[in-house]
Amino acid sequence: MSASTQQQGEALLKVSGLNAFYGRAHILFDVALEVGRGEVVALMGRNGAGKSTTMKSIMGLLDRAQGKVEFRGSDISRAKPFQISRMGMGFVPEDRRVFADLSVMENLEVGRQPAREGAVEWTPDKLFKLFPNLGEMPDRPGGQMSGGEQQMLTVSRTLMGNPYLVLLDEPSEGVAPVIVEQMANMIMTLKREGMAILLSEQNLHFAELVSDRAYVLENGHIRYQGSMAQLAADEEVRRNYLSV
Ligand SMILES: Nc1ncnc2c1ncn2[C@@H]1O[C@H](COP(=O)(O)OP(=O)(O)OP(=O)(O)O)[C@@H](O)[C@H]1O
Repeated sequence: MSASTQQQGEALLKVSGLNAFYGRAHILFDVALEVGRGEVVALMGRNGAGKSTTMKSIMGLLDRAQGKVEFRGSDISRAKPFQISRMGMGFVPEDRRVFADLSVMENLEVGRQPAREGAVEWTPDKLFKLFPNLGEMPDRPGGQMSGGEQQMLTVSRTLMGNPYLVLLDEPSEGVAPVIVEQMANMIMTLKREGMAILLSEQNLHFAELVSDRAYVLENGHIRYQGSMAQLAADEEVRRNYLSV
């Protein structure tokens, strides 16, 4: 357990011995990771390293996964995705699917869940302060928005569920630099509000800006874990397992 997690008591999310498979292909090998309350943790690694598979396994979306996933002290290894979502874990997948025929407001309503004790409570107004672009187009159908705007809407819809923890799969990928900047600001704001985030990321600079700690995956194995500052200074790990 890291020092920062110890300070904050029991981990919010604790994954151990996670193995995952697509058909007969063994993709994750004994992955173990933790996210403490209020922590932003980066899950890093090159394309195909297993970042998305780790997130999908945590969310109960993989047909074949073994290992233990604990969330807020409960074993959720066998829970269904909708149950995990209702326990207060939000997931923003890489493909950022918005409901194309629904307006921004309607998309947000789809994500609404009751307020949770100890979790930040989100409203459309509060989200529009975080993402002013969305506030300018409440009636715009999701299908008529740019990729970056859709990304913001997907994150916002997930926050409408008032989660304790959000899994964010590559929020900076394939969006314009101005959106990347807004994503970084958004993550820092969420952190200030006390939310915990597990962030999948290939971009070291982005991860460095927003994360406390990092895990680096290669071919489904955790090859590094430590503080973000240590990772940024570790040229060997960066050269071997990241593209920088
Ligand atoms: N639905 C699938 N069926 C079979 N193999 C898959 C499937 N999805 C992913 N894989 C394989 O699993 C491995 C891990 O993929 P994963 O998407 O988790 O990586 P990643 O680190 O998230 O990469 P990326 O940044 O490209 O999304 C890769 O070898 C990939 O080809």
